[in-house]
Amino acid sequence: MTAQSLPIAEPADVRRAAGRLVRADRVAFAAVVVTSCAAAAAGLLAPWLVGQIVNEVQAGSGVAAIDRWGLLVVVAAVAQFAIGYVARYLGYRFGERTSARLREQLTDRLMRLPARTVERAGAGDLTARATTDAGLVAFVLRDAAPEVLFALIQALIILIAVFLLSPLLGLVSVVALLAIPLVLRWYLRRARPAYLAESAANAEVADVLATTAAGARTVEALGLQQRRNDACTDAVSVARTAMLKTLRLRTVFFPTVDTSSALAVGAVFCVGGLLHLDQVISLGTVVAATLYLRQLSSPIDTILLWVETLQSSLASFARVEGLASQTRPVIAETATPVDERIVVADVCYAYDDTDVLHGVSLDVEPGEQLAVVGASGAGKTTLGRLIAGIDRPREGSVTVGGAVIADLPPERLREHVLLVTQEHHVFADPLRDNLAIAAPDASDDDLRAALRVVGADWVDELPDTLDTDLADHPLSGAQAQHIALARVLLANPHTLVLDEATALLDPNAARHTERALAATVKGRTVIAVAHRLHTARDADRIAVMDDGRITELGSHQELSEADGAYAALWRTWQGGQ
Ligand SMILES: Nc1ncnc2c1ncn2[C@@H]1O[C@H](COP(=O)(O)OP(=O)(O)OP(=O)(O)O)[C@@H](O)[C@H]1O
Repeated sequence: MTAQSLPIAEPADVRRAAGRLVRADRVAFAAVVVTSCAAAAAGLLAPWLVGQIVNEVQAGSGVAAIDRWGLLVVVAAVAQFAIGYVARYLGYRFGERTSARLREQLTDRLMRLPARTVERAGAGDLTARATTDAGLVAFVLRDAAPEVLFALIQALIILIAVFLLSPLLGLVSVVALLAIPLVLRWYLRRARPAYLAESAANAEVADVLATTAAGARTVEALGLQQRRNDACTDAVSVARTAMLKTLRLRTVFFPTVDTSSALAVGAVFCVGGLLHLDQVISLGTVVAATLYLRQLSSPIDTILLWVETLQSSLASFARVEGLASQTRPVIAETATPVDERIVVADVCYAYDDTDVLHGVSLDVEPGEQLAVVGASGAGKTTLGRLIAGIDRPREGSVTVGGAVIADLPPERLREHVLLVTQEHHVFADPLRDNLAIAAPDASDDDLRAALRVVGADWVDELPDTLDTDLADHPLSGAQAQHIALARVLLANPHTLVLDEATALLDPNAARHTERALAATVKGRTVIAVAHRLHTARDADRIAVMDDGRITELGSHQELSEADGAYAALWRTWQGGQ
């Protein structure tokens, strides 16, 4: 089965998620905005003061007056530096906290992903979202977002200041700068695919060269020089075309931005000059407005520096947020099971769009041993997963003692129902930790007792027994199975769902493990997906499944006498034996 991609959040969801992140730390964010505005406003003082100096000189004022203005320029510069420092500090702190919050949210979501979603997505996509994507978003929140926010506020305040000095000069600046957003849009649309193509083409060149060098003797022996030369020439030619494309993008984008900025300064200077000649504005105002426009290049450069990273981090954020739609809801209040009776009522379940279980109903009494048999694909495993609370039915309900199994929080679920399959993960941690995940409060004596019951004698031979780090002592399949069964004993659930618990082991290990399994299931309700019918024969009741339905239910004796599907299966199996 191929992995199915996890969803990617829509732009509106991304905006809402960003809004939630900001609101979660709204006081800090407000402080960043206020201090950034103050820093930008302080930055406006120096050009305005220089304008005043020009006016004073024009009015023929003395050196003392000009010195006073000069001193104020120094004070304004120091104030701008100090407030700017505080604004950036608060911005970085806000970014750091927000990225930490995002990672916590991600971990919580990953933990709440239904097992089915994880299986379908495959490890690659999930890992990429949890590492590369989350890392890029965190980096941008910490390093780029505060800078860009600061730069945006600075640019906005500078433009407002020009408008306040002279609305006409403000209008001239906006018109002259209009080319920047237009060329930015043009560039962003083309830059990503072009740079990706360039990287891919460079990788191909490296690959062709490395393969040729590594296979040099074969190339020589078979006289493949011309063919390899052609392959290298082709790869280089593709890389050259890709590089020329990105070069063209840069040669349009950066000069347009520079020209636009210079044009704005020039236009304000010329129009301001004309207005001054007409005595509409003072020379100081023209100087201040021109200096403001010169200042604008700094925030514009900052924004342009980060804009591509911001764009790709938005794509990453959409991938991280895509997980939100897949997580199980947190159920605030769940009913407490009143007993251990399992009731499957009219259950339908679909993996994709088509139901694979059609109205299955089943009651399992506490302490009962039930075997589920049927042809491959009949729905046995699916039913087992629903009873173990791993998946939820599309319709109908699966309850233990009246409580919906899939709603029980994990620590309570494992006290009631536990699924045992052939897949059991042993963590590269000490043996003690590997066992304690099933019962965090268990004492060493409890752990040793559980190991004894499942017959894990090999533990005594480990160098540090319970403290042995399993990263240094990889376990065999049968040993891993012992750990899995010991965990079951420690979790001590009332009901066990066994699915192919010993199917993958070699016959010797399987016999040994079956003994361990028998010790583990003793005294519990057992629902066993039975692949070998001799296990079914010993069960109290047998449910026969066919095409997503339970078609027969009764003891081995009753079903054999009924001479239906089970009797036929039994005869076939016995014949096989
Ligand atoms: N992950 C999945 N995605 C899509 N369809 C699935 C998936 N798992 C099972 N199915 C389909 O659901 C149906 C029931 O499968 P299920 O594994 O429950 O049957 P089974 O009786 O346990 O079979 P087996 O004995 O071969 O394990 C089958 O048609 C199967 O193809």
